[in-house]
Amino acid sequence: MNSSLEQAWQLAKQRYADSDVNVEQALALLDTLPVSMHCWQGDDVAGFENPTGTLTGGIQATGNYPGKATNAQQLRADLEQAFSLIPGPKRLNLHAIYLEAEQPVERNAIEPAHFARWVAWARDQHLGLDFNPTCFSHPLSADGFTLSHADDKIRQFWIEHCQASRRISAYFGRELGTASVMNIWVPDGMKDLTIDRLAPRERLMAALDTVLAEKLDPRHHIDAVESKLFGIGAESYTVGSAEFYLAYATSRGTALCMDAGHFHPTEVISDKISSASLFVPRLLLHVSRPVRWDSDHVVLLDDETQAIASEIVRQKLFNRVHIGLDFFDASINRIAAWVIGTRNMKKALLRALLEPTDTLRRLEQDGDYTARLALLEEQKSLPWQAVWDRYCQQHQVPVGSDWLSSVREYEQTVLSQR
Ligand SMILES: C[C@H](O)[C@H](O)[C@@H](O)C(=O)CO
Ligand SMILES: [Mn+2]
Repeated sequence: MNSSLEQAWQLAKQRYADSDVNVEQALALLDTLPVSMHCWQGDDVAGFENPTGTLTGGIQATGNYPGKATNAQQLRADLEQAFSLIPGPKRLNLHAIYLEAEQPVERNAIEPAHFARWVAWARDQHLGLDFNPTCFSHPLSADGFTLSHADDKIRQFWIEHCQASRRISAYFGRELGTASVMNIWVPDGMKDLTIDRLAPRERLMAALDTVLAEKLDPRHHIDAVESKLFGIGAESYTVGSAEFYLAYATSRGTALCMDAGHFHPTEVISDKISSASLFVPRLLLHVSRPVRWDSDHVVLLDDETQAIASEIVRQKLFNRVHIGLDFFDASINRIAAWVIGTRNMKKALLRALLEPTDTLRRLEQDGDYTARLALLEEQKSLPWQAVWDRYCQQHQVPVGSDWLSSVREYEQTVLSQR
């Protein structure tokens, strides 16, 4: 072992022990917290159903960095490359458009067989899979409505797509021995002043009830629903708003998905976790970084990422919060984007686990807010990085920025040939 890293680790261990923090316990706990990496960062949310089609639904991947994956083999190879640079447990979050089929398959006819290769690969990689129906980038979503569509036939099509998706999700869970979290996000909304804001919500509620009617084993499948504030082309009205889904998830007992980019710019999901956790059984987080809008920039180790991780740890929500990522930056190396964002999420979790939370809680209860603030600030400069480096070494992934040379080499040997 590199002796300077070893020395740094020993010193860090002692520094944290001085504040009653056991770094080994923190690392062991970090090893139980998987982060679900989203497949769609690898190809700008194109998928394999119609890879040259347009991305619709009010979301956008901007940039044209060369070398994006154009088929499932390439995407899996890119994912393997990214996974090899990220320490600790990971999952993969798939969208329905990432199916593999010889012939075109309508979305309401997708089956587990179309994802069999993903499952075989995931088993091989020791990964759990999560899933999403894809209710966008399709002719029947072109007018901005899917599950809340006023046309019964179109609405039924999307209901069937979501029903089929749930069976695929349950298949993932059954095959891989770990429940798949299936998140329903629909882009439904209106660009301009909307007179009837109620009817689409009534239809969405009824459609979701139909989708969820089939009982599936919770050991294999978990339903989640994701709210949003607005999308491009749906600036004035979003059917599946925050209030709609908080109430829906509460009343139906589904997981609630909160995306960091789906709220007003000064709202933060870190502050919503505790409230929501009182009413819904589970939370799914889409950790993302909105820059002025839901821009889906790569996750940083910034205050909000830290606050999200700290909430999970401080409230001990380990078994009730599913940590997913949701960003798609096409302006930089896509594998680097995955690595930066996922390592940052894990660094934030580690820093949260290294916090002397009991001490801070006691100070707060005693009304000693001066000491609370002083300690919080001081621990920002404790040697957490030495603990992170140790974690990377334990998992045989590069320490520090060494991972970048591996990405560069892959770029030269693989991505540049595409
Ligand atoms: C591709 C995802 O389903 C999508 O990003 C969704 O989760 C979302 O956040 C839409 O803004
Ligand atoms: Mn999202």
